[in-house]
Amino acid sequence: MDGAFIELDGVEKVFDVRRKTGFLKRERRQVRAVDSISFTVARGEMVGYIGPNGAGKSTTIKMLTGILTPSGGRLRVAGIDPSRDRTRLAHRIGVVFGQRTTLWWDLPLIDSYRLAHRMYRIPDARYRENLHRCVELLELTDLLDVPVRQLSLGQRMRGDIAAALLHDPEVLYLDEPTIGLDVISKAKVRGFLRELNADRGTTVLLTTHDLQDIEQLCSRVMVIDHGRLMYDGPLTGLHEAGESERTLVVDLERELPPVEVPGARVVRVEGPRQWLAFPASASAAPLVARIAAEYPLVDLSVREPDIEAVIARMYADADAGAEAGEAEKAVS
Ligand SMILES: Nc1ncnc2c1ncn2[C@@H]1O[C@H](COP(=O)(O)OP(=O)(O)OP(=O)(O)O)[C@@H](O)[C@H]1O
Repeated sequence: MDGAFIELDGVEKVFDVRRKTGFLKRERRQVRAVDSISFTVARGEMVGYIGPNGAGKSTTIKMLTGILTPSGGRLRVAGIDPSRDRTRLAHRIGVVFGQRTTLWWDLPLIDSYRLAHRMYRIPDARYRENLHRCVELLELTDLLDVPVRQLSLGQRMRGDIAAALLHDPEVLYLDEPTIGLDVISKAKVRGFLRELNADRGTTVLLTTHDLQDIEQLCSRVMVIDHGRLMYDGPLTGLHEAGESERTLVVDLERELPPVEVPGARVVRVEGPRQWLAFPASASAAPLVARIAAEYPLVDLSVREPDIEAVIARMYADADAGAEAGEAEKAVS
């Protein structure tokens, strides 16, 4: 396909798991971590890859890097079969795992970059240019001489992202890049990724549990569960498919009976604080205006639905649909 940079066609990964069930007794079981997944990502796209724990996201990313070999199907990244040509592919991809660092723990940050320079045989001029750009945009100037173990989580994450980009990869896989970061660090990381994608056309595949990462960065999202692709489309479509809800948390001056406003319902009350659920596709502004006009409002915040909740609702709807279908069949 023209422009397809990442291509998966019926890709599978089955793990053989042996479990000790008694003295000399072992049970063999197969885990289908990725179950016939097909999709393509065009050059320059920024796509979210989400799903509950154990859905098969990391396994997919490991196959895309060539660390794991698929059990079946066809997979290509930049025309390369990752598991056959892992070294050649390594020069064209960058990987960041939020929960692990590729940086040298006891050495100053800059030493990890010097090592990457040599390991990837990056031409000197290109290394200097990329390092300069990353250091500037990711605000690393004052951190270069600090041992990695002394960096905060947010600083380390920015350090890791820079390390993944020194060799100018055409595609960047990010696994939970904002996990555990505070609001400001999250904003910095997201801002940088947005610029990277816009300025350099880097293709980005992003795994996250934070729907705001997707909302702010990706025009397309893929949902995987039990190894299968459940949804592929815009985030708004996902909200509609799951009919998800956002929550307005209001702090009133005093304890009051549940707030009554059209378009929202109170789902929890704790003293002067109340939680109101409203459709994710609706704007919070008219609700806020109405509550502010009619109630003694002190403070408020809006909470996004989490990915698990959106997906759970998607299933509930799919199950209800299937049951309705069964019922129809039984009647006819
Ligand atoms: N090396 C392995 N051996 C056996 N089973 C594995 C192995 N790696 C992953 N699995 C299993 O495959 C399934 C998918 O795991 P995977 O790590 O890809 O999920 P994930 O979507 O990345 O989850 P998380 O969000 O928790 O990181 C799980 O059931 C997991 O236990």
